[in-house]
Amino acid sequence: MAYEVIIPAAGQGKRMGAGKNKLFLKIDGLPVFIHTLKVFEKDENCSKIWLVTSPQDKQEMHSLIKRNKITKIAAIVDGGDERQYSVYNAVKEISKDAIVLVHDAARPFIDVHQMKELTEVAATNGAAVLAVPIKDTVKKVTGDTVEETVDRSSLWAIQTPQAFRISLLKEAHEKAIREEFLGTDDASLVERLGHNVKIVMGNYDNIKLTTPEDLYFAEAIIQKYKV
Ligand SMILES: Nc1ccn([C@@H]2O[C@H](COP(=O)(O)OP(=O)(O)OP(=O)(O)O)[C@@H](O)[C@H]2O)c(=O)n1
Ligand SMILES: C[C@](O)(CO)[C@H](O)COP(=O)(O)O
Repeated sequence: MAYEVIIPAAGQGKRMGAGKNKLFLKIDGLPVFIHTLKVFEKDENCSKIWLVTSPQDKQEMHSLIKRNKITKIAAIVDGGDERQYSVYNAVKEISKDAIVLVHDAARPFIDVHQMKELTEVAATNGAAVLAVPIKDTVKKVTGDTVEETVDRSSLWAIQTPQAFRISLLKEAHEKAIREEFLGTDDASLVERLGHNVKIVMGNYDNIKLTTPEDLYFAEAIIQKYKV
């Protein structure tokens, strides 16, 4: 099923501590965000890529896109102070009724084969997210003291891509803005509409590069996918 994808890439990478946007760090010789873009460039079901960047990163990202022959970029959109606002700046640009994926540029190890089920579930249900069951025990903590251990049988680690009918995603973002709600993912905005969000099983390789340790994992994962 055809889809368009919004790639938020306008963060600063503060937790990575690299002194620059972590998306420019190289894995196996290529910048992180180029690895991510290449997945969608190769996917014949992806019709357009909407890349969201910060003003300071725009020119460098544009030249790297050209050098790596990424041709599906519909527009490079200005980011906002929060991930949610960055995504919305791209949502506003999408007019026709489409299935839209939102995928973090910081998650380069997305398996293209997972897009098919994700987009089909979103087309039927309106919203779907990739997720994996958590593996650790989770506890609620106040200060340095455990308050309670949470039953983990119903806890999932939510990933991206997250897939939506664009009309639903637009409605959800606009409600969040009106009510000054800030969520950490797009699905939480759709949930606030009272709309069900379906889970599609992801995989544990689909990590978000966030802190320095993630770079070690990334080097290992890239070896797994090298043909
Ligand atoms: N204002 C923002 C913040 C984040 N992002 C993007 O959203 C994705 C997930 O965000 P995160 O991993 O938190 O990236 P950063 O915000 O850069 O990281 P940090 O919080 O450590 O600064 C990343 O691809 C990031 O570039 C964005 O487009 N606009
Ligand atoms: C959207 C997300 O990747 C789902 O797990 C996550 O919420 C992004 O969080 P971040 O703090 O903006 O990286």
